[in-house]
Amino acid sequence: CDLGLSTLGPFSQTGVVDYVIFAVLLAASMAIGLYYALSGGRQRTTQEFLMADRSMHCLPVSLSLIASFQSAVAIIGVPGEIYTHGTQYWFIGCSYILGLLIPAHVFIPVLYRLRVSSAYQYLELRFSKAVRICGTLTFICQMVIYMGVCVYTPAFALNAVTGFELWGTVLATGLVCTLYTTMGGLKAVIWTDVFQTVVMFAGQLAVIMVGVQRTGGVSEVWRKVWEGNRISGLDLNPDPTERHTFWTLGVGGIFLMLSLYGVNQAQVQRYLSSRTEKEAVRSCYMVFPSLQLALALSCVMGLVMFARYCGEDPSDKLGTSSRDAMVIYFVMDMLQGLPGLPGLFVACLFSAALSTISSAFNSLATVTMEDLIKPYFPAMSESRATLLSKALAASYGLLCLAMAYLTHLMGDSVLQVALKIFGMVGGPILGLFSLGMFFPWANSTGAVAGLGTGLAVAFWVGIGSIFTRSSGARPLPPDCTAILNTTTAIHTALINHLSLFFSRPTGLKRFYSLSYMWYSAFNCFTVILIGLIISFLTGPMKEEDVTPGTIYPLLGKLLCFLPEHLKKKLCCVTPLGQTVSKMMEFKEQHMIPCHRFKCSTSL
Ligand SMILES: CC(C)(CO)[C@@H](O)C(=O)NCCC(=O)O
Ligand code: NA
Repeated sequence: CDLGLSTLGPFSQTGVVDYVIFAVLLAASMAIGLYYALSGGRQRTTQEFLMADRSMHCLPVSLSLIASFQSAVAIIGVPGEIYTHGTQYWFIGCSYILGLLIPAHVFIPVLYRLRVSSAYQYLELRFSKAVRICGTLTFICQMVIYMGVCVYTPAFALNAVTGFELWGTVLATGLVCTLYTTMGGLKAVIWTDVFQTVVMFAGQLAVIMVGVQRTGGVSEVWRKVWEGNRISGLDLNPDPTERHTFWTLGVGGIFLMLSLYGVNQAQVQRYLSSRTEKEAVRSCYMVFPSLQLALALSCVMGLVMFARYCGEDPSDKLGTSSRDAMVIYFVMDMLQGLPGLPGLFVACLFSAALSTISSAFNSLATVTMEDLIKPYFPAMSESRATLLSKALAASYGLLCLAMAYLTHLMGDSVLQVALKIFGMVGGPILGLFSLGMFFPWANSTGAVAGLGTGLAVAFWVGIGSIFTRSSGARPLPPDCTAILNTTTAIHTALINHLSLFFSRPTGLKRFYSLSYMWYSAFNCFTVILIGLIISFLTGPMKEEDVTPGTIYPLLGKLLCFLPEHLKKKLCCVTPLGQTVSKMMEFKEQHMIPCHRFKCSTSL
């Protein structure tokens, strides 16, 4: 195998074409932002700025749905994972089936029919204002931390290989994104997502095609990855501390998907911007093939990369041990001498990042406005509210630059960091919504206590795992030794010190070694369990006090084969006993179309 590592920084050697392609991406995104700033309702109402006038079709919505959580982290992280550990990760594709069917048929109907603008409004309808605020604050934390990883990843990787100025790139990404998000609102965010998703697929496809050709064709790539032991079979090991098995990926992954596609504001906002409920459900279905394609492209890229380097480790020659930087190196190595293609890949990386960050900005502006500001300033004028939403989108943009710096200080693989954040903070939010939708007895005190406990346990395990690292990366033979990241002496000393503390109790060590793919499920169940216990201790909610339409009759739907009278006895979550006046009040306030989930009739 010829590693061909002599020429670093191929991007700088290629012509202007590459820079032009990259500039076109940024310019086109800005143009879309400008277009929606000047057309339609000119972003003068929060309905348009945050909800796209609830007029979207399913195709743009579905492409935008994939774009939200498919960032440069996945484009760089997944090939790195496949290169080091083989194709086991690919089994996460199994979780997409239930991970999208459940949002489409459980979460979308409930949230769409309530006609909320923020997913957290649901929490107030179901529980109380306090729960809504706790939910909103948790979501804000999740997205702000995640955004840091998203902005940082492409900038870091490019810098490691091509010498692109790191903080300059971070700043440019953040600023461009802030500008078009602030100008064009959700319409611009959705349509730039569409355009950027296409660029993302094109860039990945180009790398794979050129890579396969330069490595000697499909059969040669296959031979090398097969001999290199990179094709993993179905691993049915039930051990929950095993990092990647069918159970952690295929089952644990479902909960990860639910927390992202079921209750995350970024996605809920897209469902709600659809013209009809049917259109929203359809867009959720359409995510499935595209998400499988995205997964396949990034996994195949990892395999081609393996075939290219034959399991040898070019990291010492490269001067960095980071798997993530190596993926960029591989791409630039493949594409050098082909004018335009390195530029296309850089555009692909930034498309992926921009589409995620813009969704995050817009959803953060929405929840801050709808959940934290509007309820307390009901008299605020529409123009002032819109101006404030724009200021919010812009200030979250600046905050995310600060978070990028925090990510800089962490040393895990970026994919694992991102999925851990989803599990540690998104898992408890999923638990909170599940508690509300499926358990009519849960009350507000239980919900707050459940969320608090869920977050505390999540961070306990999450932080504990950093310092034990026993479940961590064991690379497959031939050895592509994963070397710990470049950390400063102080950083290392701190870790050593803390790991002594964390590794003392052997029982706990096993607990800390829980596979990060189980985080979402585990944290979701903690919230439900504690929520139910506290609810029963403090007096469970009575059926007639629950707002109509906030409960999904899960048990009733699952037991649809039972005879009617038994079903009534078992499942009846019929918020129909609701006093008429209270329901009218809700309907007036929130324009709930008179759809109620009634056990005996709707099943
Ligand atoms: C979240 C899934 C599993 C599905 O969308 C995938 O896109 C992924 O692995 N994303 C990693 C996080 C990121 O790309 O930012
Ligand atoms: Na994206």
